Amino acid sequence: MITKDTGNYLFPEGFLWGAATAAYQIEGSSMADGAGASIWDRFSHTPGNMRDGDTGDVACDHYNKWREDIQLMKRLNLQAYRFSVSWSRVMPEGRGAINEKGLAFYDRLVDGLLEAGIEPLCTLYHWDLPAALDDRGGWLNPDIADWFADYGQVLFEKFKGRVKTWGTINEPWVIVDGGYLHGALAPGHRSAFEAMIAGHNILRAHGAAVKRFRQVGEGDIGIVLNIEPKYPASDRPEDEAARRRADAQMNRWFLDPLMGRGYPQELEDVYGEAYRDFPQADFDLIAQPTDWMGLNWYTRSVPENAPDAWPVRARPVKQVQHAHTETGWEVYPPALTDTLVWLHEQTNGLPLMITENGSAWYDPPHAIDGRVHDPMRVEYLKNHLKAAHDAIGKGVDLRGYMAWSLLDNLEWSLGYSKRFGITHVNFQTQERTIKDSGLLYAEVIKSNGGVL
Ligand SMILES: N#[N+]C[C@@H]1[C@@H](O)[C@H](O)[C@@H](O)[C@@H]2O[C@H]12
Repeated sequence: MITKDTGNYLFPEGFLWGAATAAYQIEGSSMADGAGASIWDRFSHTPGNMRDGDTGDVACDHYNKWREDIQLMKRLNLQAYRFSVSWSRVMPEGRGAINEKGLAFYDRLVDGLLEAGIEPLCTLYHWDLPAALDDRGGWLNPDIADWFADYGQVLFEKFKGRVKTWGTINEPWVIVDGGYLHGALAPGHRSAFEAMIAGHNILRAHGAAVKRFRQVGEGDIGIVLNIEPKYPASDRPEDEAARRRADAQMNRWFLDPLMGRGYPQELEDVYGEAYRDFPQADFDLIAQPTDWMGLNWYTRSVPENAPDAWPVRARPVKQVQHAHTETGWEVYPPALTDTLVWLHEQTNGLPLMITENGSAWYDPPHAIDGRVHDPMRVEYLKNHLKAAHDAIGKGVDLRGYMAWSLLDNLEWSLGYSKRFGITHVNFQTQERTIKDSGLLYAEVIKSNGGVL
């Protein structure tokens, strides 16, 4: 792909360019070498939960192909790679005994990345809770804060001096909204009462891990939040009230306590009798100072008042004037700029990293030239990188961008039906093919944005 270096979108010196994945979505072999089951092994093997009956049993076979995938990262000019560790691969019961073979997989991966000149960014938890802990209540059991800190300590100590940037938990809101409120994700519960408790324990676990990191770890630690900015469907007061509820339930439910502000007041309006308050000591633990914050960003939404839409009483209005991805998400890059400026203000200027941004499109079969032409993903990538650059111009301390995703992978309960990768994966042969979007991204990295 020939692109001209315009220089109009040069990013700051040292801006970190990478790509992201998650253990259950790419590794496969989830029960190999002494690993314990996770809630996603159970959920994906429960009939009716997964599109086309897909599971993560093989996925991208990254557990066996990790060397090849590091070579792929080098061809993409990646400077960093954001991956997650499978808790039950390292601690089969989630607590107590360590599975040395499971830990050794990540040890080889980290060393391979460092040898390739690629910085490893490690996420402790990306949704795959050990099934043995779920049997003890999982995120509903307050003891999980200590279990999580103990697990974190194993990794902090093992990778001290090699992994310098740590993320505790990926997208608390999705874990709770999908896994405990609406049941679309593991462990598949549907209870507002449980959602409040699970969300609170996730935040407590984050705080406990940060405290433990300060005792035994080295480097920087933060959390990764999904933020979807809400724009009211009209200037009617009821639509603004709906926007506030939707913003509180998705964007501020976790951000506000992390920043020491407690739960947003609208949460009690959303959850009613299921809303719970908690001891101040919990909120002190949750608001442990962190070094950075990850932003997973895909789209915005435009809610209107909808009294029948439980529990938020708000429903997005489709913005038909803009393109939508295969996951039904509006393409609206200016909202990324708005979000980055808002998050910069909300976190009092904490260093930010876009830890995920990408799009799912139908990818045509390989062209006669062997290439995978994905023009929509190319456009999405270009325009969202420009939006991120605009935010830096507005004073946001944005440190890096991790494309979601390095590989086409298991899109959770949507199975393999949605392809987010800048690299195509043939799930029958496991052949990787860098898409046009990946070729562009390699040039963006090489020119530090100059080709945009
Ligand atoms: N859906 N979608 C794509 C992507 C998902 O694959 C990631 O695992 C999550 O962190 C986040 O939801 C975003």
